[in-house]
Amino acid sequence: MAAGQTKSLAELGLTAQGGRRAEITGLSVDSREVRKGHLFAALPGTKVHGGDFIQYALRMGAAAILTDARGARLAADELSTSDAALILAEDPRQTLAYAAALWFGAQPEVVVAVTGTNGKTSVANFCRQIWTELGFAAVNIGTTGVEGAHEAPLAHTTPEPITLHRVLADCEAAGVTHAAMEASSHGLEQRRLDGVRLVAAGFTNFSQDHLDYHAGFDEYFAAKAGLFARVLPEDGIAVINVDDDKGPAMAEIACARGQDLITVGRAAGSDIQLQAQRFAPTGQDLRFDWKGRAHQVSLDLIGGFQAENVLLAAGLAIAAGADPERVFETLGQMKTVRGRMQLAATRANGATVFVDFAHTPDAIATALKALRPHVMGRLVAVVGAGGDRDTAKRPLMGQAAVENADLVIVTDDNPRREEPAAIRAAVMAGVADAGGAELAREVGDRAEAILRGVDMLGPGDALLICGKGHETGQIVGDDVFPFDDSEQASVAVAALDGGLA
Ligand SMILES: CC(=O)N[C@H]1[C@@H](OP(=O)(O)OP(=O)(O)OC[C@H]2O[C@@H](n3ccc(=O)[nH]c3=O)[C@H](O)[C@@H]2O)O[C@H](CO)[C@@H](O)[C@@H]1O[C@H](C)C(=O)N[C@@H](C)C(=O)N[C@H](CCC(=O)O)C(=O)O
Ligand SMILES: Nc1ncnc2c1ncn2[C@@H]1O[C@H](COP(=O)(O)OP(=O)(O)OP(=O)(O)O)[C@@H](O)[C@H]1O
Ligand SMILES: N[C@H](CCC[C@H](N)C(=O)O)C(=O)O
Ligand SMILES: [Mg+2]
Repeated sequence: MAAGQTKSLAELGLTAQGGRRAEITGLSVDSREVRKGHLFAALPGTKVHGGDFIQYALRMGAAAILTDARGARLAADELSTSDAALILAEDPRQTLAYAAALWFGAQPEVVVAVTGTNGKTSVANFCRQIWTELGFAAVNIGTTGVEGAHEAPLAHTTPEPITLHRVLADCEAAGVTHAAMEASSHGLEQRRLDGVRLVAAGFTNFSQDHLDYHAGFDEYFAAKAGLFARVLPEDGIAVINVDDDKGPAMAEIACARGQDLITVGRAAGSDIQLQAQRFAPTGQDLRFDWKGRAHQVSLDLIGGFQAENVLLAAGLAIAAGADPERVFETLGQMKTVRGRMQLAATRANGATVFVDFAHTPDAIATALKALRPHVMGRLVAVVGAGGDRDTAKRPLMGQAAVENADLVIVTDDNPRREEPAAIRAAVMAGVADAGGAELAREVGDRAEAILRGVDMLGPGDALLICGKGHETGQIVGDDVFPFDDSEQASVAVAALDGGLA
């Protein structure tokens, strides 16, 4: 949509009360962003109802208001005396999503989405890598922004519809034909991607998360299931990890909609069936069947779960029309997602150093457990907890580290406005509670902690630096100092081994 253009309500698929017409100059969900001629979507929120801001939006020149019955009641007086068109919808977030799709118009020819508690960013990224290897102009859209044939930063994993459709239209204008996007549970619940034309959708797994937002487990599951129950059309293809406890339930929801299914997993009868996995120091070999035919691939990726992610991405690429055999040929080329079980450096003696974004007790345990089968010798962990964040997780992070690593170095990770020593003490307390005091030491300076960790590594050992992943700064007070775990790992190896990083 070029600047200065307008669209009628009918062109946006909207019908106003009393058949009122309006020429729309732009869309906004925040009254503070309303300009003359805008359609203001006054949405029910978690803190307030957007209806409270209709009066302000009208003063700013809004030509139309989209809201629900409650929003209209909140501004009944202002609306009755205004010339603006009023569009009433039962689900104004969904109506906004459809209108945003029509406002921006263009989307890449092939769009797939992936949901699940873990692995969304990884699967979307692998999907983009597969398409790129096959010669398509492709992007992934999510937590790490827009990456690939078109690049742009994003503030949210699944942006609200106006941003999302602007991004999809920009991608299309840049020649992108294939896009793989993350569908967060917030995004699904808030109908952010309801206007996206999906050809396929994937499900990774389901575990506890975001219960601060969703009312409970069932509601959290229902939000994720919305991808198949509502967003993916009936002629779309559902790609489901059936090894997860919730996989079969998700597959049933997809079948009930009449969607075709590609199942992925170790379970007998899966379309892509993982038969065997062998772990090496910096990767793994997989044997899997596609419709009963055996295939083998060597992945440069760490962690058993990465096999699930890669095979799910392969399933999505196949669902979106790629030739299965050509898709499988690309899998050996997959590069790790930045900061997620990323091989950062290798010592002269063969010992390896990995960087992972694990910054919760659960994530630290998962990451260390995933690394263990790749390591013949000792597993060393560098961990630290962030300042001005959940204090309850600190001892649990120390505990998770000492229970799953052989040696632990407790250091600083973005102390922000807190006293770094107090944060480290809380992590150390968890280490001691787990009975691992003699296995851990405290080194406040993160660069020194990494250097000491690398120095401990003998042949066959590995170090996992947890917490910062792709981050590029250490936040101390209000300052951000340049700091990159992966870079520091290389510096440490070079310092100790004489330039071999
Ligand atoms: C918790 C949550 O998801 N909130 C989203 C929600 O806002 P809300 O319901 O809290 O809004 P509210 O403050 O109650 O206000 C209600 C309405 O009044 C409007 N308003 C408010 C004030 C004002 O002066 N004028 C005005 O018009 C607001 O724009 C909103 O539309 O609706 C807004 C408009 O659609 C979203 O922008 C907002 O996302 C916020 C920015 C957010 O941070 N969301 C995060 C939690 C999120 O979505 N994260 C997921 C990933 C999670 C993960 O996997 O880790 C993501 O996809 O990024
Ligand atoms: N299939 C999986 N099963 C279990 N854990 C996984 C899986 N894939 C990734 N993880 C773990 O979850 C972490 C986050 O992975 P990723 O960024 O791909 O997930 P995400 O769903 O996009 O997460 P977020 O909601 O935080 O954006 C990884 O660092 C890894 O430790
Ligand atoms: N999105 C998370 C990331 C935390 C990463 C870790 N490095 C920390 O600072 O605690 C947060 O800001 O809480
Ligand atoms: Mg993500």
